[in-house]
Amino acid sequence: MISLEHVSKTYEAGIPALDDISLHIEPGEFVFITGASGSGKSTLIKLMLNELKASKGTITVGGQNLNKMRHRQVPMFRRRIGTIFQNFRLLPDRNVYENVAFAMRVTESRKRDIQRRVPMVLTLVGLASKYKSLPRQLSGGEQQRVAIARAIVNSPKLILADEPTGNLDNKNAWEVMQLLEKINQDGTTVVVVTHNIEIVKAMKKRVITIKRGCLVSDVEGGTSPKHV
Ligand SMILES: Nc1ncnc2c1ncn2[C@@H]1O[C@H](COP(=O)(O)OP(=O)(O)OP(=O)(O)O)[C@@H](O)[C@H]1O
Repeated sequence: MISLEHVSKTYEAGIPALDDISLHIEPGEFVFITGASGSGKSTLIKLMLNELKASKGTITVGGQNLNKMRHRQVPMFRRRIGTIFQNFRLLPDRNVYENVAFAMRVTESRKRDIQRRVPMVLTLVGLASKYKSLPRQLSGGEQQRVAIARAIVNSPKLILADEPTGNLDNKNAWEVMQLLEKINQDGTTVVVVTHNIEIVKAMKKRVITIKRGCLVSDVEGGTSPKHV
């Protein structure tokens, strides 16, 4: 699903934010990427989304070589990935239903499909009864669940989440993780960047650790080292 071969990223004339990273994520995996602040986690996610170009190396996502992707192919590529961010990024003046439906409208889904699919995903995230609420009328945990509904509504094969629990208390953080685990069990590849070591340990998934731009460990299910 995702493959990085000797990838480095240097922002203008600085030390590399990422230095010679090679990693492979198979379809259907659930992977945490963790590391201290400034270690390069967000840079890694941005490279995978083709928001940034690698300074060196090759990145392949869903069979597409990002180095070779043309500018006009990028929006379509991004729409096929579900993204979740720390600050939810919902449309403030649209209600819950509209926030999720919007993601289907931009992919030119048929009205009938939108009307069928949006209530389905809102039910999955436990927000069917709040479909008319505006984001500001929801708790942080609920807003993040709307963002998750929006991320999965087009049935992506890959979800990239950058600190999805960063603004949430412990209870809501767990709810979000359990939803992501369920989405993964239904077959979607899930990559989660997080600081939250407690959650990482408890989930017992593969954990990739970045330190000062280098991949320092890659551990399967919280046990035996892999790839490194
Ligand atoms: N746009 C930029 N221009 C220059 N340097 C940058 C830029 N973005 C990030 N960096 C630098 O690259 C390094 C990695 O940053 P990155 O945001 O990827 O880290 P992170 O692990 O996601 O941190 P955090 O957990 O605090 O979000 C840091 O040294 C940061 O200062």
